[in-house]
Amino acid sequence: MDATRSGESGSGSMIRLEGVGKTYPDGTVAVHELDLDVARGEMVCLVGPSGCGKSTTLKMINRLIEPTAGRIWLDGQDVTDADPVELRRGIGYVIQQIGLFPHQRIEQNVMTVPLLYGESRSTARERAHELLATVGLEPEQYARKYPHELSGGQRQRVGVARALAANPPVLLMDEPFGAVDPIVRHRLQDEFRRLQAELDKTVVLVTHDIDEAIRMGDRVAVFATGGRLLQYATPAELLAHPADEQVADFVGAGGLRTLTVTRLREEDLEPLDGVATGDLGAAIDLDSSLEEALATMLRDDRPMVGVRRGAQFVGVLTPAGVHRALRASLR
Ligand SMILES: Nc1ncnc2c1ncn2[C@@H]1O[C@H](COP(=O)(O)OP(=O)(O)OP(=O)(O)O)[C@@H](O)[C@H]1O
Repeated sequence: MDATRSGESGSGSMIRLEGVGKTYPDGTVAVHELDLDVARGEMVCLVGPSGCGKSTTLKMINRLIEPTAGRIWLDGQDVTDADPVELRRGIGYVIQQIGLFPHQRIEQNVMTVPLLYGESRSTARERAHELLATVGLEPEQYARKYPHELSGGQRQRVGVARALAANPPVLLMDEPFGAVDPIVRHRLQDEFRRLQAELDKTVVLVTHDIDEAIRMGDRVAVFATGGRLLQYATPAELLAHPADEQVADFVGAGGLRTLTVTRLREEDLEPLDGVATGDLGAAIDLDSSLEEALATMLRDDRPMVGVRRGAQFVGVLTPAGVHRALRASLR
């Protein structure tokens, strides 16, 4: 690798796009002069209306599509210098139509990648079972099944397991939870978020669903038609300070979504003294979101909720506390 070039790419970035553009031969500008950096271990969501160039951007990172302008760096290396096949081995790729081989058992589908790497069948099988367990599919129950015997959500999990099989540092995901119903989708989002933190992957995820982007992303890139980047910020910044009207319209600024990104703070709580324990339902953790806090109050049909840090109660959250936390978050 050329040292000067890697120096230019910025040491904290795992992925960096500089002035990247894609104009298709028919003249369609899918992506326009895009600058974007993704830090190591970060999860970035690309979001925007249909046709705004999200998938094109993703596919330029693993060179399924060649950019017509600009440069893309992956871990300090200019990807246009890389052999595309080698490059893709270091990048997991999950798509909505996961394309499992229908006539192969689930374990075989996941084993394909380790086998490609020359692992023995027994090691590859062991690894496949490990990965299935990681994504919440009990190997004893699922490994020997065929794709058509699984639900849509379970097939998506297999897709994630397969993308993780080569243990790539980077995962690209294109509408990975798009094909499943809203409840399963929600659960997969939460589980994947946890998994990502645990496995320390750098993830770029494409979605047209702003709620998904806000729930999942450390940072969110909002695109407009014509592949223009409108704003690149944390979910909280995006909601509190949308860059312009277009972003505000798209994210529904200041609205209920703020509940998802606002974490409880100790100063929002009331002391526990004087509260009848009968008034409290299940307690929640101090790092819960306001959304979780309100959901617990509604579920338990109580006007307040106890909050704990570890095993220790630290106070009580009331609607006034929710209001305070929201105001602080939107400031
Ligand atoms: N091979 C191609 N030739 C010409 N135009 C193309 C080609 N592929 C995509 N486009 C156009 O480029 C633009 C961006 O497409 P892209 O698939 O990146 O959008 P997207 O934001 O991922 O959309 P969606 O959410 O609908 O998947 C669109 O206008 C699309 O019609």
